[in-house]
Amino acid sequence: MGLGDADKTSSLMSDFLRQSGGVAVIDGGLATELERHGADLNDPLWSAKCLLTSPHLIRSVHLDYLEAGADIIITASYQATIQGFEAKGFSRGESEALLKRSVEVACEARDIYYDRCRESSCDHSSDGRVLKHRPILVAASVGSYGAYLADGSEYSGNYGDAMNLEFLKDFHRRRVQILAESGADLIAFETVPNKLEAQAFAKILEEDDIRIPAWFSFNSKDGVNVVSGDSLLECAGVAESCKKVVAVGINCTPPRYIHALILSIKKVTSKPILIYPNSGESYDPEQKVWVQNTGVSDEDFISYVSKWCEVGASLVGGCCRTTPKTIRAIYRTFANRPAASSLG
Ligand code: MET
Ligand SMILES: [Zn+2]
Repeated sequence: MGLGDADKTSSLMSDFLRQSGGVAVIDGGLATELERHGADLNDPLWSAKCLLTSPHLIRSVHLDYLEAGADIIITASYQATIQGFEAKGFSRGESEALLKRSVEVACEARDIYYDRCRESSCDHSSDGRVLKHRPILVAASVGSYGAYLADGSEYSGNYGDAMNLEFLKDFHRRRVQILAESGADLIAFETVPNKLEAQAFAKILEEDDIRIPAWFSFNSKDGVNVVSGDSLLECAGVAESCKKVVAVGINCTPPRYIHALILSIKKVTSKPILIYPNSGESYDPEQKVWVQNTGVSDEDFISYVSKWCEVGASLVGGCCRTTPKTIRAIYRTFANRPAASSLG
């Protein structure tokens, strides 16, 4: 007695949000957390390098985020591309298996987490871990073409004048198809830097019979437009007109810009709005390091969260340089909300 695929796809996020009490917690930075645990990600594959060297570490970081209260975990496929794996000498088949592995590792973490919830007698352990049985989504990350280039263009959105829609569609198509058939609940198109790439993602979703829904998440460095300078209203408009897109928002952007960006997105969409800012530190693409003095503390980050929800965000988490500590604090903010606590 199931709904058709299309119905299930379009209602996935609204059903999930209803079950989660109207708001849900997204996880925090994956790559930066892997690095904090000693992984060396100075590689064109970035966090996806751990799929080769240390999948157990990825699984354990996913678990840390679930135990911090995340309702959605995002896979380690942000910078995992078939082209990137092939450049390392892997065959096409091996590259596709590695992509699938990113989703499997996240699903394994969710299974282990559910076992821990079952074994636990209460929702919160004495050491503060959240062990509350609840719906958890696995979002398969797809980073931009600029993330594959690993030259900082995911923060400039500038792919040069010769770039076109067909190129981007061809670049991403197979990867999206593989991730969509890997057991993930949705695709997270993250850190989308320009309108052309948003259009390419929307076309792939529509033309290629992708059977799971997606979210589109843009990044901004001025609180007005997306990083390329393209209009956020137009970019969010592309997401709005694609039926398979079930949420739209902003990630990897300093917290101070988020309020205004939510207000803009709200003008063009009725879909749920998601927000997972970075810590506010800026990234130096040449040195490949984060410049610390520009960031905000976890306390400051959290002080924004209720305001973001008041103006329309319903999914909140963290991106680069945020940690399970940040996510635990977001979880607590939500737990204190009357609306969330009164739902069974
Ligand atoms: N999901 C990715 C991560 O946390 C997003 C990176 S944004 C540059 O590693
Ligand atoms: Zn980020």
